Amino acid sequence: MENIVIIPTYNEIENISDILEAVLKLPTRFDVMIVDDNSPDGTADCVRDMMKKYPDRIHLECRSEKSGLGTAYIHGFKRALELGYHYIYEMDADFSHNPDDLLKLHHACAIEGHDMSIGSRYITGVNVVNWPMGRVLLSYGASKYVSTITGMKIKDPTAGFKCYSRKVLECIDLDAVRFVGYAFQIEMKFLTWKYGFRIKEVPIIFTDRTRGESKMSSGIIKEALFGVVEMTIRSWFKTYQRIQRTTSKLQKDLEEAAEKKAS
Ligand SMILES: Nc1nc2c(ncn2[C@@H]2O[C@H](COP(=O)(O)OP(=O)(O)O[C@H]3O[C@H](CO)[C@@H](O)[C@H](O)[C@@H]3O)[C@@H](O)[C@H]2O)c(=O)[nH]1
Repeated sequence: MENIVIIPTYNEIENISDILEAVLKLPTRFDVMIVDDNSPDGTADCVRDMMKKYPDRIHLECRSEKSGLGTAYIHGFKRALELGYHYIYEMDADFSHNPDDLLKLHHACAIEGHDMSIGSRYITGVNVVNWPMGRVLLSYGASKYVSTITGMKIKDPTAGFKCYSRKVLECIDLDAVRFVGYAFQIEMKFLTWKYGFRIKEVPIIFTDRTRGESKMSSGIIKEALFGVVEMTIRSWFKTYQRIQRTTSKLQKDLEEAAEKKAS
């Protein structure tokens, strides 16, 4: 039970069987978990058919309604931890992430010993194919915005192609993760970085989907824009509270020591 790739799906009938085949045929074993939100196009039925062909390699989690990519991943992480997987991956269903790159993410964690690896589009320049210029600017601008506000030295903070070693997901309070869209991707990296885990970015080329539709919305952009500021302030506040607690404990200890000495 080493590797499992979690793929959230909503209306991915045109991609699902091909992406499953592409992952399952890799030279290293990667199992797959699909978290489907009751896609009206029958994505889950297609997964059930594929499960007959690969009975031990595919897991299907069905939720009753479309509830966002972030909560789909949280659902998948909890299930993958229960099942005992050691390396847990995030990947889109639409081939914007090349399944072959899973091997690079695996290498960075399982061989080099990093705790998280990120398939990064912005290590050198911008490695994005077929995105309209507006979307490239939005994504690249978002990366700069996030690193400025949070101080996190990650070149592609909104990336959705990653590997987590299980100890990272065991350490993070998954029930407290609040965001659902791009902000979810930023929040997970921010928490991993804050806990001091070792993170490596590996270069990938992101290719826009050719089949099916993106689920990006203005709500998701707004969530990321304001969410990053809120998340950073919350984290500062927590640090401030921790410092305050430590200082008052230290003061109390000193007072007690002084009293003891005096008596
Ligand atoms: N279960 C579920 N899956 C969803 C939902 N919304 C999207 N998905 C699935 O999540 C994957 C990505 O969705 P897209 O709509 O194609 O995402 P995108 O806008 O191209 O965003 C990608 O790039 C962003 C960075 O530029 C990433 O932040 C994001 O996570 C994703 O990888 C696809 O497999 C899609 O079916 C949802 O509400 N529920």
